[in-house]
Amino acid sequence: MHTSEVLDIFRSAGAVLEGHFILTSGLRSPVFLQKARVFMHADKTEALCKALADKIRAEVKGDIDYVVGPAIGGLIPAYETSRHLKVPAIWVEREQGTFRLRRFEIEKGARVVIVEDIVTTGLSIRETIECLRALGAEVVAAACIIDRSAGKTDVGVPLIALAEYEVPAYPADQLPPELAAIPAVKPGSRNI
Ligand SMILES: O=P(O)(O)OC[C@H]1O[C@H](OP(=O)(O)OP(=O)(O)O)[C@H](O)[C@@H]1O
Ligand SMILES: O=C(O)c1cc(=O)[nH]c(=O)[nH]1
Ligand SMILES: [Mg+2]
Repeated sequence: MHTSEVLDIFRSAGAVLEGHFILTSGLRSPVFLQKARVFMHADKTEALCKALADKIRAEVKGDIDYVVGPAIGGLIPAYETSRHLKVPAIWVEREQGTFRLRRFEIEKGARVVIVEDIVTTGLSIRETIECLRALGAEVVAAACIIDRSAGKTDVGVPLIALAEYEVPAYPADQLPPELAAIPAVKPGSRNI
């Protein structure tokens, strides 16, 4: 699936928002990809995740034991991608701010692929990797629907992105005047 098709799906769902957004990394952006508006549609989600599963299968050598989604955004794409890969999907969720595998056990040496919705700085994937490695799992790759860094982010394992779409993001003290003029909102769940 080409980047233009992925973006068409996001646009058709009204998921490409414009305004002033506080991202999970603390960076500010005039664009927010509200993935929940895509994931509310099973047909759109299936099309995206089937294509992502095909890409993962082509790029990951060897078995995959689990797909792991970082909650909340990664829950639905990890589940749907796992359905096409025919492996179980589990998730990490934040406990006092830190990702934990609260509801599952994982065998030492289990080979996992992390499936995220959106990547901006890669911070959430790096935190997920830290959690899984501490439990003895082997993170063989990470994957996402859209990489907003367009390949610039290094998460320490191969990152398989269905689409790369570079979107500007600024430190809070370096806002362009047109962004500073708009009140900021924070759509994501970190720190809620
Ligand atoms: O690459 P990063 O800089 O980490 O940004 C991307 C992350 O931000 C969003 O999660 P967020 O913490 O906003 O919460 P959500 O999963 O509930 O949307 C998104 O789901 C990714 O997990
Ligand atoms: O960086 C983020 O927090 C982020 C950006 C984006 O476009 N969509 C999203 O859900 N999170
Ligand atoms: Mg998230």
